[in-house]
Amino acid sequence: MRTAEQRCFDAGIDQATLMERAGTAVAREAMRFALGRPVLVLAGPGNNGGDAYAAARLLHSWGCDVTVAALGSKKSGAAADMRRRWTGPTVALADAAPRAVLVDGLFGTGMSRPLETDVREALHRLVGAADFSLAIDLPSGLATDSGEDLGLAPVSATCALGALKPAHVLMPGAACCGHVRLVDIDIACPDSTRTIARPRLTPPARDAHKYRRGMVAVVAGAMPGAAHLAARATLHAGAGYVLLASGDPQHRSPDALVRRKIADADDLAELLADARIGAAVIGPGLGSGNHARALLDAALASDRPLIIDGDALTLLGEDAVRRLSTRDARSWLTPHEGEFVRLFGDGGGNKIDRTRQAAQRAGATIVHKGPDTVIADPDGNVHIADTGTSWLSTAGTGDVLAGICGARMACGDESAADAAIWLHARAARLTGAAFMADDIVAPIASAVAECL
Ligand SMILES: NC(=O)C1=CN([C@@H]2O[C@H](COP(=O)(O)OP(=O)(O)OC[C@H]3O[C@@H](n4cnc5c(N)ncnc54)[C@H](O)[C@@H]3O)[C@@H](O)[C@H]2O)[C@@H](O)CC1
Ligand SMILES: Nc1ncnc2c1ncn2[C@@H]1O[C@H](COP(=O)(O)OP(=O)(O)O)[C@@H](O)[C@H]1O
Ligand SMILES: [K+]
Repeated sequence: MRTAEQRCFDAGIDQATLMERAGTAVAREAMRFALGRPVLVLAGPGNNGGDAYAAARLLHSWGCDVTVAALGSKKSGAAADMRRRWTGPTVALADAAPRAVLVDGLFGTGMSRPLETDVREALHRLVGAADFSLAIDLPSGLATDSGEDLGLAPVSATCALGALKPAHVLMPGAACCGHVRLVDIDIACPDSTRTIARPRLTPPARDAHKYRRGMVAVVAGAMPGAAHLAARATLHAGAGYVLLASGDPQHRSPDALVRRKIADADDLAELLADARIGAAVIGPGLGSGNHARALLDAALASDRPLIIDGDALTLLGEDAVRRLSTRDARSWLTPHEGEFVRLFGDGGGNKIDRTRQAAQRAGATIVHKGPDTVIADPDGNVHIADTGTSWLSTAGTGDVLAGICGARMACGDESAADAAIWLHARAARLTGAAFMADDIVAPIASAVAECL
C-alpha cells in the first residue's frame, strides 16, 4: 500500500485527493449505519485524522448530527487542510461524551508504538459506549504489519482503504476489526499476496476413468482413525481412486475405500512406485517410532507428490528444509502453528513473512493453518484464507484437510491448496456448529458442487 501510494504521488495525484476519496468512502459507510443517530468522529493527529475530518464534513453536509473529538493536530499538509475545512462542533478527545455511532480516525497505518494511557482509556470508553463503531483503515492501536495489539479497542466494522493490510487478516488483529469492508480509493495495489476466493473446479472429463481422475494413496500408522478420516475426505473431495495403505487393513466402511496391506517401508516404496498415484498423504496418525520414520523415509524417497501432515511434520522437525529441498517431486506441508515452529522456528516477521520464507527455503508449498491460514508457494506467492469457522477447532479436522488436499492435488487443480482450504471451510459452514470432524466429510461433496 505504501509503495502504491508513492506511485500515485509520483503520478501527480496529491494527498488531499486521496484523503477526500477515503473520507467519502468512510462517510458513505457511516451514513448507512447511522440511520439518523448522532455520530462522534475521533480525529487523530496524522492522515488517518485527515480522513476523519473529511468524513465528518461530508456526513454533516448530508444532514448527520456530527461532533468531532480531536487529538493533536498538524500545522501543515493535507490533514491540516481537512481539519481547517471542518467547521462543526469539536471537543478534546478526553472531554468527549459517547454517542451512538462512532467513527475511529485516531491512528491508521502510522501506528508505531503503544497508545498512551489517557488516549487508550478515552478510546475504550467511547468505543465501548457506542452502539456501532467504524474504524478508518484500521482500529486505532492495531499495528498494521504485525497485527499486534498496541492498545486497540475492537470495533464493529472497518473500512480498509485501498487494500487489505496484514493486520486485517492475521490474528489477533483480524478478530478486532469486526466486519472488514475493502473500499476502493482508486489506487492500484498489484501484489502477490491476496485472500482466497471460491475456486473454479472442473468436473471429470467426458472420457475420465477412475485411475486418471485423481488417484490418491493415504498412509496409515499408529492411530489408523486419523488416516481413515483423511481417506474418506479424499473420496468426497473428488478423487477417483483412494488407496488406504495400512499395516492392519481391517474392513471398515466406506466400502469404496481400497485397502492395501503394507508390512514395512519396502511395501510402501513398492506401492508408491505406481505412477498413476497423483498424490500421497502421509502423517495423520502416523506415529513417531522407527516404523513411522521408515515409512516417511520411503515416502520422501518416492517420486510421488506428497501431502505431509501431523506426525510426519514432527518427524521431519528441524531437518525439514534439508530433506524437502532435495526432493524432485512436489511437497505440500500442512502444519498448525506448533508444528510450524518445530519445523522453521518462530522468528522472521508476521505469519505471512514467516510462511513465505519457509516455503522458499523448503521448496515446498506450506499451508500454515489456523483462523488465519496462510498458504505460501516456493515462488513467493502467498494466499490467505479468512473463511474458516472457529468450530473447525476440533480434533481431526486437520486430517480431513490433508485428505482434501490429496484429492485436489491428484485432480490437477492449479491452486490445489487454496481449493482445499476453501472446500474445508465451506464444508464446515454447511455442517453448521458443534460438529465433529467426521461430520464435515460428506458435505465436502456439496462444497465441490458449488465450485463447478
Ligand atoms: N498516505 C496516503 O496517501 C493516504 C493515507 N491515508 C490515511 O493515512 C493513514 C496513515 O497516516 P499517517 O501516516 O499520517 O499515520 P496515522 O494517522 O496513522 O498516525 C499519525 C502519526 O501518529 C504517530 N503515532 C504513532 N503511534 C502513536 C502513538 N501511540 N501515540 C501517538 N502518536 C503516534 C505516528 O508517528 C504518525 O506519524 C492511513 O491509515 C489512512 O487512514 C488516506 O488518506 C489515503 C491516502
Ligand atoms: N479458530 C479457528 N478458526 C478457523 N479455523 C480453525 C480454527 N482452529 C482450527 N482451525 C482449522 O481446523 C484445522 C485443525 O487442524 P489441526 O490443528 O491439524 O487439527 P487435528 O490435528 O486435530 O486434525 C485446520 O484446518 C485449522 O486451520
Ligand atoms: K483508525
